[in-house]
Amino acid sequence: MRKEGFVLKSDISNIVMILVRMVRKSPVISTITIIVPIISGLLTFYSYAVQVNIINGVARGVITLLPILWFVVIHGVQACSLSITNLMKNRMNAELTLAFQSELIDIANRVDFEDFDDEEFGNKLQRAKKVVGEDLEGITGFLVSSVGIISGLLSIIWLSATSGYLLVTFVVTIMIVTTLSIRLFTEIKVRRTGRELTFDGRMGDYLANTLEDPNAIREMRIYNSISYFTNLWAMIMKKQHNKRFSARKFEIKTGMVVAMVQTSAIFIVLVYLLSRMGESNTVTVGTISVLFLALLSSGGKIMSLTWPLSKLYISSSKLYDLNEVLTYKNRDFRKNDINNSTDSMLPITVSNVYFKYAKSNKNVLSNINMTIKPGEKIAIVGENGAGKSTLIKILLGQYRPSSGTICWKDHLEPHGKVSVVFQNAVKFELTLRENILLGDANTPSDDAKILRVLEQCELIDLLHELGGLDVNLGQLVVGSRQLSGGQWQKLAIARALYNDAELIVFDEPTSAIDPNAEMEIYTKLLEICQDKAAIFISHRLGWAKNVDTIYVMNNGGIAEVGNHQDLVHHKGIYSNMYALQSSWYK
Ligand SMILES: Nc1ncnc2c1ncn2[C@@H]1O[C@H](COP(=O)(O)OP(=O)(O)OP(=O)(O)O)[C@@H](O)[C@H]1O
Repeated sequence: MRKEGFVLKSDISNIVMILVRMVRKSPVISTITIIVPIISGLLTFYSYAVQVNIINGVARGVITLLPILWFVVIHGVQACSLSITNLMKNRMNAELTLAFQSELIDIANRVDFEDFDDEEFGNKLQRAKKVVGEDLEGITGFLVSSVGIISGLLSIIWLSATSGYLLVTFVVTIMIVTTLSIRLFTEIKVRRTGRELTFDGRMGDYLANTLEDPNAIREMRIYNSISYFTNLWAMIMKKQHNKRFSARKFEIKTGMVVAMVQTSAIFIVLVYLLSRMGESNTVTVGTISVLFLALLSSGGKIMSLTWPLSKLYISSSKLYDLNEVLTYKNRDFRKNDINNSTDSMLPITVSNVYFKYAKSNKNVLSNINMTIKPGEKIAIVGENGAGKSTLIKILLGQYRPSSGTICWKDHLEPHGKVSVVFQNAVKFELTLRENILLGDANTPSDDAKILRVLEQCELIDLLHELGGLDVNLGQLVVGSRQLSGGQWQKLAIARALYNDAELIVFDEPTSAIDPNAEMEIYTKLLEICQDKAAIFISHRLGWAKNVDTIYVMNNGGIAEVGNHQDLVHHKGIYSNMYALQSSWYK
């Protein structure tokens, strides 16, 4: 985890790394977007040079058109380059956002599941997505403005160098660098007390959001706790306001120092050049007056540079997460050919498997031995936390055993066609058709098959009610139709059945379905899965009578194996659980 506080070097390296990535992703547009403002800024020098020429001419009483023409042309070019930069910046932002977002999606899809269990990775991914979605545009904007203004300031140093005196160049350079550094330092200090970076800031945002959340308001009204929250929020806001106020006071004080440095430097340069006037061709009325005006305008330029630079610097801490997540791309991810190949995966043989989650210090699975044969119907039962879902993840190759082996037929890598109905069915806010098709998204839509699985899952009435397969489900789009928890779950089962898998896993697939329909669905599922292997996980045992093999899990191990009859006679954990559940219905 990155320490709070700011390490200038690493913050700058974050910006540089992102800059390199930007140029790699969109080489032409990024280069144009950055080079054009630099050239435009440096053209300011030529604008100064022609102004010197014009003023010297006026002083001599000679007015020539050419320098005036040049002056107009340079201004025209600078105005055009501003428009080009804006256009290119928009294009670059659109391209970069798409490219970075696609890269993040790709990484999230390829990382090993162990990474998902790592809270730090999850948080980093969230923050990286937020940077790309919300902050990247601002960051590129700050970058482009900064390079433009910096090259404008370089033009002033360049102009001072034309006076031919090293001292003048030196004083001007020092003035620009010191005033910029002081202003930047102050601006960063003020921003650091800002909302986005402090605990109080985040807490204030959280409390303000909670006070607007209808669910939270509902609960707070019941407990009469709104004033507790409002007071807490007001206290934090006041504390933040005070902090910001004292930072602003500091800013005003340093502002005065900056003004003194600036004025002294301009005074020194002016007096020095006036004392040298006429000594050489380079120190003329034109040079002195243009340099004087340029130095006066440098204050404004520095002020306008501190804003994007300080924003860029503060944002660079956000770029850290993006850079970190993007490095995952170069990792060697584990191979998993589940639903990528049609080779048979059965039997699956599990031998002496132990498993421990990265963040836990004890084995969640211990000494697991089992075989899943083609066509076999298996039930895995056991109390909460016994390890049932973890065992399924291991069987699907989502996690690798800490020790022991799993063979998918004769391969050590997972492969073959599998369907899974997870405990919490995913609610895809797409059409009814797409919700089914996603079970086998890489083959063309087969309406007859869709209707068959809808029928098998008792969703035909819903189809008739909706009036077609192309109605959107959920509540995202106007005209879409929300489903009940049980209907979503049935849809997840229909999706699983749409895939012609040789193994179907049902992990508590009916928790939201009413008991009458549940029994019917289980009976139907056993019927539908006749020619497939199926693994059922459920806390309810009534239906387990009909499977071939029941595995009873306890504390991560397999405590009992057998069919219903065997286990009831065995008078162990299963028989107790069964007796207990049967007693509910007596
Ligand atoms: N990602 C994880 N990281 C660390 N521990 C985990 C993780 N997921 C689950 N566990 C722990 O592993 C153990 C087994 O969890 P698992 O989800 O496999 O149990 P289960 O038998 O499916 O439970 P339930 O019936 O409640 O769904 C539990 O103690 C759980 O807290």
